[in-house]
Amino acid sequence: MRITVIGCGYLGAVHAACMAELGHEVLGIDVDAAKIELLSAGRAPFYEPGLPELLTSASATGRLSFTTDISRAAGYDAHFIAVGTPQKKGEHAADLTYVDAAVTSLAPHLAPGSVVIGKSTVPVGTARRLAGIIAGVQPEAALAWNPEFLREGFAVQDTLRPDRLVYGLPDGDAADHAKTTLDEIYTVALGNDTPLVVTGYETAELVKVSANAFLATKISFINAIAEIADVTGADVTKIADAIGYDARIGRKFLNAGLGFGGGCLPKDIRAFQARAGELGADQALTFLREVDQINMRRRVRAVDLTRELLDGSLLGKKVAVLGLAFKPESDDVRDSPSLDVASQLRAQGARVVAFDPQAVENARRLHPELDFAESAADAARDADAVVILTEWREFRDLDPAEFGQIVADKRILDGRNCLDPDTWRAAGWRYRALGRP
Ligand SMILES: NC(=O)c1ccc[n+]([C@@H]2O[C@H](COP(=O)([O-])OP(=O)(O)OC[C@H]3O[C@@H](n4cnc5c(N)ncnc54)[C@H](O)[C@@H]3O)[C@@H](O)[C@H]2O)c1
Ligand SMILES: O=c1ccn([C@@H]2O[C@H](COP(=O)(O)OP(=O)(O)O[C@H]3O[C@H](CO)[C@@H](O)[C@H](O)[C@H]3O)[C@@H](O)[C@H]2O)c(=O)[nH]1
Repeated sequence: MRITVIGCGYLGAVHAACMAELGHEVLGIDVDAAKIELLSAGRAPFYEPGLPELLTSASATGRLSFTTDISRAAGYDAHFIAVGTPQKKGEHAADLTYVDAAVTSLAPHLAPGSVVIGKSTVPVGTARRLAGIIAGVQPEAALAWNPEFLREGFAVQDTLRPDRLVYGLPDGDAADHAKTTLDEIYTVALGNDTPLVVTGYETAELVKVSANAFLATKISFINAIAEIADVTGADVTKIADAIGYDARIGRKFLNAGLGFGGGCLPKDIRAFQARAGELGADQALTFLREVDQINMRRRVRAVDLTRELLDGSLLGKKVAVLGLAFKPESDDVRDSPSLDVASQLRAQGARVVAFDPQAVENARRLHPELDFAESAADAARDADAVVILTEWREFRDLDPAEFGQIVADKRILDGRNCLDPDTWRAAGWRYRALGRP
């Protein structure tokens, strides 16, 4: 199948490379010339494990190319829309400018019988509206909505081995053609054992935002319990383990700490509430406001705990921040709780020196006022306190005895409950965590 992927960011670049890996002929299209230049040279414009290898192998087969020229989409069979849908400035709603621009610029180049496949996360009702735009220009092209569930850091494996596929199909005769096209893209290559949910546009759009709302709620649930653990001397990690053994609950996504961030969960739960409001159903999702507030309180708590750890004052204290990305195995700092805490610590008078294995450049662009180090040891040299904000493996593996030689004072805040408190305390560290005694 000949496929274009419009929007080559964290989602689209991986999708394009994986589709080429599955044997399709793929053209990636983006308005960002610098990104396209890198991708054309077989280089990943961001950190994603496995992507560089795929780009190299796909480029060698000649099945994967990139362009900024949307007119080159003419003649392709299927077009994935993978552009951004960020939060609107000063509002909770999603900004659909990029999706609208992508579809509008693509429409004149659509061949009869081609299928446009939405992947971006959009408010319910968007697909039906976009189908109208396409029908007005090329009535013989169809639109399907095929939401994406990949996680950054595991994006390649999640794309090549998805938990499930969701096809949101158009009404009427176009549905069969759209389904056949999606089947040719996925099931022929992936096999038939991937669970498939075939449905209409609205259900498909809602599957995506419901999944993210559920994940965000699960994290905020355990973080709310962490607040209670903090005032009772209980240990939230043991609570999570114990309730997680119940198969109906499950241990995944019960890691209490600094809370969720990134380019998806925060903006998606906000956009979902905004859309519910527009639909006159705002009461249905008021709990998501609470989920958001619990989440944002974690950042304040982390700053407060660091201050406590430093005997009540951050002023002039050197704080080594370990971790800036919103999660490990990513360089993404969009709505990163870690970067937010780092900048709040500095704003409150601490001398922050931060390190992250992959996210320093992105963090520097957003917060040039912070000082950055070349390694964890560099950041920690003569520090009055160390705060771990993103649980990269290299931080989890730190040797407390060795690390204790570098710092001025052995005080550590484990913002992700990723260290063994007993080992660190035994090595003479004053250890604090969120939701742990
Ligand atoms: N990042 C993820 O893990 C992930 C997972 C599932 C779904 N999503 C959803 O996928 C969408 C994209 O997210 P992302 O993280 O890849 O964003 P991103 O910002 O990394 O990438 C978006 C890309 O679209 C490009 N773009 C903007 N307007 C364009 C246009 N008119 N034509 C061509 N390209 C255009 C941008 O230059 C950018 O490279 C969002 O809706 C997001 O919610 C993301
Ligand atoms: O127990 C947990 C699990 C995660 N997090 C945090 O939650 C955020 C999101 O993590 P994760 O979901 O792994 O990352 P994303 O790559 O943002 O993926 C989410 O958002 C994507 C974009 O919509 C979806 O495709 C994925 O299915 C969905 O998991 C990160 O800040 C994590 O640190 C926790 O605090 N505790």
